[in-house]
Amino acid sequence: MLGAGWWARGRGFWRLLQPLEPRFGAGGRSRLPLRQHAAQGSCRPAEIGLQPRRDKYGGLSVSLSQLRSPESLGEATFQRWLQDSVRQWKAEGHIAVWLHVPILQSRFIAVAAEQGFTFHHAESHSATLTLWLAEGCSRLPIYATHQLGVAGAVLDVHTGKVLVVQDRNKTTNAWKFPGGLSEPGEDIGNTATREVFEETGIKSEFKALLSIRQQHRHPGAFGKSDLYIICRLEPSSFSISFCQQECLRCEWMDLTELAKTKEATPITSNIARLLLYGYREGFDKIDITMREFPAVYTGLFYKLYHRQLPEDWRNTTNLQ
Ligand SMILES: NC(=O)C1=CN([C@@H]2O[C@H](COP(=O)(O)OP(=O)(O)OC[C@H]3O[C@@H](n4cnc5c(N)ncnc54)[C@H](O)[C@@H]3O)[C@@H](O)[C@H]2O)C=CC1
Ligand SMILES: [Mg+2]
Repeated sequence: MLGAGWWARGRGFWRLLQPLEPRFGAGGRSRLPLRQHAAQGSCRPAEIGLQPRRDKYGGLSVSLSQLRSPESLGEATFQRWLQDSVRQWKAEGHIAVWLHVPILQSRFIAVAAEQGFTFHHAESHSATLTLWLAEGCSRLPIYATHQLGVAGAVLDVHTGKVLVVQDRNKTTNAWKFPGGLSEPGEDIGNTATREVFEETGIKSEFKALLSIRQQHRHPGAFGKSDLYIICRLEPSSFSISFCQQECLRCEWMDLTELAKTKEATPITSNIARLLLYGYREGFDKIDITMREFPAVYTGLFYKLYHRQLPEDWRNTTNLQ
């Protein structure tokens, strides 16, 4: 159960998400932002209908999606507003500005860039720019650094055969486990079973993680880092109907043969040997299992992956 301290912190956090009032409200006389008496020596920004929000780190967030009729706001007016506002925010001690720009208002990006803003990230319909206002180098966190790929090693324990594919759009044809890129908000095990089904038509159940590969400067990840996770899956259907667009071949291959063949990608050979060891000696020797727990964020859950603890782990660690 969460204590009172958490509640107080939670309320504080909620407060920070509200539009700025006292700080931007001329000592309480006005509820409108950007009407605060300007710091000495700086002129007051004109009102253009944007409500900056303060975050818990002392930064400000401004979203141009708040503009009621963006088409009637000229670049020159926006330029003056931004310049005056930045001067005021700096004088007030704010550490940074986050500027969210819908794609259709992209003409304001160049205006912001002229004042020192740089891209932080972009999604399909908006870009986020930042400007560091405090002393020294920016301490703002950078955006995503990795892409996540997940493959499924689907092993039929009754026959000792494992499901393998050859990708269609590759220069060399090598056997690999079916898999692909994780979708936003998707659990690792779900990516594995979804990709296996999409590429091969085989239904399967997630059992455990087997390995994680981290590869920097990955050409397939636009030069970013790539995390490639291979899961152990158990099949619940056996008749292959593979995706002709993505795969050239697909078959159930003897696991021992996959571990030996030179016609597999190096990581596939490595994992085939690991899987063969687990098949013979017990999967508990190789599995990284998953447990689900409630997160500190209300209503959310997270998945924790770790080696399985023995039944008597509480006794051996004196944690009753
Ligand atoms: N050594 C191995 O066994 C291999 C491991 N991987 C890993 O698998 C993960 C990605 O799996 P994939 O099967 O590649 O993903 P995926 O199954 O999600 O397929 C990606 C699709 O996007 C298409 N595609 C990629 N770049 C494209 C472009 N520039 N223009 C048009 N279409 C494009 C591909 O043809 C493919 O159909 C990564 O983590 C990667 O590191 C990928 C290939 C081999
Ligand atoms: Mg794939």
